Amino acid sequence: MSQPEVTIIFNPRAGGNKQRFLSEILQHAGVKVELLQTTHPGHARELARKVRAHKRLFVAGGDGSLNEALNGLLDAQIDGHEVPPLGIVPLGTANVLAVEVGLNLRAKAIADYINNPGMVWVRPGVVNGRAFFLMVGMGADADTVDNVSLRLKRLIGKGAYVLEGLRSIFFPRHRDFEVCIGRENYRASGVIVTHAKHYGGAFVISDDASLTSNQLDVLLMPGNGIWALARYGLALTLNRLHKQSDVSLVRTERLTIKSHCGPAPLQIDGENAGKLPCEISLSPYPVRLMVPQDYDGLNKVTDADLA
Ligand SMILES: Nc1ncnc2c1ncn2[C@@H]1O[C@H](COP(=O)(O)OP(=O)(O)OP(=O)(O)O)[C@@H](O)[C@H]1O
Repeated sequence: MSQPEVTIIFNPRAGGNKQRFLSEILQHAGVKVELLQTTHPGHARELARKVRAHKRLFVAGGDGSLNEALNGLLDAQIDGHEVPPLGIVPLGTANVLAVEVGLNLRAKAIADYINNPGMVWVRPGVVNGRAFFLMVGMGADADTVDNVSLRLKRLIGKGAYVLEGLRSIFFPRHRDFEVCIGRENYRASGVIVTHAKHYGGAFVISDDASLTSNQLDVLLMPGNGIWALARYGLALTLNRLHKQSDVSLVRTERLTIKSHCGPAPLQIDGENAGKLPCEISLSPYPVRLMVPQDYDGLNKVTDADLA
């Protein structure tokens, strides 16, 4: 009997358990699938590491599970293995990567994508040894992720981030970061280092960032205090954060950041990821990301790549 060519790593805790939605998608797709269910945090990384290159690997979960699987694929490459392309079955709370690549979130559309994906090469970002697809943040957004209540997230989904975000604005912590890019040094109270055009799924934070670019866009926000943070928050919702006169945008492949205000948290793709200082760069190990056929990115995977 032939082995399934599609492997799905399923996080039953993502988005408050969407097993029924996953079944609906698989019914539409009509494809034979090897389903691997995670049993604990970090499991998606262990599972992804073992999936071999001839398969197509999808992660049925949110951005946290995708991040774990991405790190599993990089572990495998470091061990000298070829890795499968990675795709998204968006079952999470925010599904920021799915929105970034323009994946339609209806079951039938996801099934079509599973059966017939496009592919692009992505060099993931790496921060302190951990890979990421989308972005790293520090300042009010990392404080928000650090403090958001898991229980509230299960209860009201994305709204939990909005509430905690408002708390970070109206009860701001003093933040002072030193960002070193090449020979330049910058000071900022908030920094977003992004490979993605969108923030939180909906909002544009860079016109030129792209998952397939060989550079990261660095947004530097110098203002501290309620009024500056409220202005940045409002500008974000109007897709104008990167256009604020005091916000700088620098493109680079490598940077370091340290804190001058004590231990400050980092967020990676919306998950808490330890504290500063950090070194951020692009990974030398590219991965193939499965995207909708009409995804408008550079670096499409060609037949020559697969030969
Ligand atoms: N079986 C499990 N039990 C408990 N936690 C798990 C299990 N499997 C994975 N996890 C953890 O669940 C966390 C949240 O998963 P994920 O990010 O995929 O969903 P989400 O938070 O709902 O979505 P999003 O990140 O898109 O908002 C991850 O950090 C992962 O480590």
